[in-house]
Amino acid sequence: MATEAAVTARDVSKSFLMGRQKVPALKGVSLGVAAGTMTALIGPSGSGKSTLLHLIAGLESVDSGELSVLGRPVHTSGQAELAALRLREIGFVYQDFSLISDLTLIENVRLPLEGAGIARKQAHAAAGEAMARVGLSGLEDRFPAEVSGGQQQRASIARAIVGERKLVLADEPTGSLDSKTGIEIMEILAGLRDEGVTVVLSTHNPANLAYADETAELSDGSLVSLTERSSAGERS
Ligand SMILES: Nc1ncnc2c1ncn2[C@@H]1O[C@H](COP(=O)(O)OP(=O)(O)OP(=O)(O)O)[C@@H](O)[C@H]1O
Repeated sequence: MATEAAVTARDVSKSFLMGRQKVPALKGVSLGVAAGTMTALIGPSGSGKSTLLHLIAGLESVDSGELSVLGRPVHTSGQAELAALRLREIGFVYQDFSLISDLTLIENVRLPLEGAGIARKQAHAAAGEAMARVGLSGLEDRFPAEVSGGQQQRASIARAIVGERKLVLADEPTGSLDSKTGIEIMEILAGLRDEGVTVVLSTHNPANLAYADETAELSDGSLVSLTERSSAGERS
């Protein structure tokens, strides 16, 4: 297994202001994610899973502590640097797929590359490759409403990996899917992990943990346990 760190959090804290009240979302979380592994974040609703994913993605800024993502110290990075990292190197998968309804699947998948200034023809070819990797060849010109929820989530994963992104963050990627389709999505994420992509996901579904190399449990903003699963590579 690769030992290089894709994510290193040291004593990371984050609060949100609710009116005048400060709500702590993460309290001194320290966590390492090795490159090419899958880590599952678990814990009750409100325990801080989404907040941690948003900090890693650079969608929110760290209040205190150190957070390094793909070798960059994001706790000291400016907005422009974070936006560039997000656009070029990190993919985000949402529970509700978050595809643009009036764009075709391939147009959705190539969006991050176009946003990064890559020419449309090249972006289109890379998007086709990403769609093939998640089993969507032949559905490039369908609109999101013309495919199943599982296929929409595959397209969302293709958008997250397009252009050879090495870090995929997924916030409850199977939360809107039936259990069979959820398993298909976890198989795809595990397959990407086996190809060297680092995956960090949040989940409420215990069945998903069988695919993870490591499970990090949050409770009330604190990391309360870290479980390594040596059997992650031995699924049938
Ligand atoms: N933008 C925000 N503004 C105010 N409070 C927030 C914001 N985002 C998160 N919080 C608060 O931070 C805490 C952690 O929330 P977070 O969404 O990270 O939990 P979660 O574990 O992902 O929950 P769920 O499983 O329901 O998605 C909660 O108390 C939540 O209300």
